[in-house]
Amino acid sequence: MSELKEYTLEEIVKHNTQEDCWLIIGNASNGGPKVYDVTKYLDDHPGGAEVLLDVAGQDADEFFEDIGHSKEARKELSKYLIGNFKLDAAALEKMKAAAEKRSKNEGGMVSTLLVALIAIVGVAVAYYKTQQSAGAEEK
Ligand code: HEM
Repeated sequence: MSELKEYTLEEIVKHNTQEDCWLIIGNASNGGPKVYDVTKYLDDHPGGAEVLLDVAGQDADEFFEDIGHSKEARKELSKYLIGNFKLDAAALEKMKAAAEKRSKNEGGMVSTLLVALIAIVGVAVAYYKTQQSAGAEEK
């Protein structure tokens, strides 16, 4: 198996036009960020060329995953692989910050739901108690 070339962000950002369009896609859960030359795919993309050009020369992993692309889309993607994304210190820092932000958002969501649940249970218990004492007074 031939070794994949490694590209730095500095190199990748230069390929950000319709005539020359690279994307970074992938993350730690699927073999790491990789570099794809999707220039020839722009006109064939079912989601349109525009969305790809918006993220040309950049990390498009979050967008790619958010759409929920099919298995076929992933197979198609593999045809355009040209190399690995070599993380320099700045890129690593950026990815780490994005991952932390994502996990914080998820954590925030869970704790908001938990607080809401506790509040609902609290109100229900209080209501139940008032009903009970009202019942006791009637007796
Ligand atoms: C080379 C990389 C990509 C490939 C091979 C690819 C492939 C595909 C394919 C095959 C579809 C049809 C639906 C499916 O089979 O999942 C699709 C739809 C779509 N893709 Fe991509 N895609 C790529 C990158 C991206 C990126 C980076 C974005 C966003 C920035 C994007 C946004 C969309 C959108 C918006 C749709 C339409 C979804 C819909 O109408 O339901 N794609 N793509």
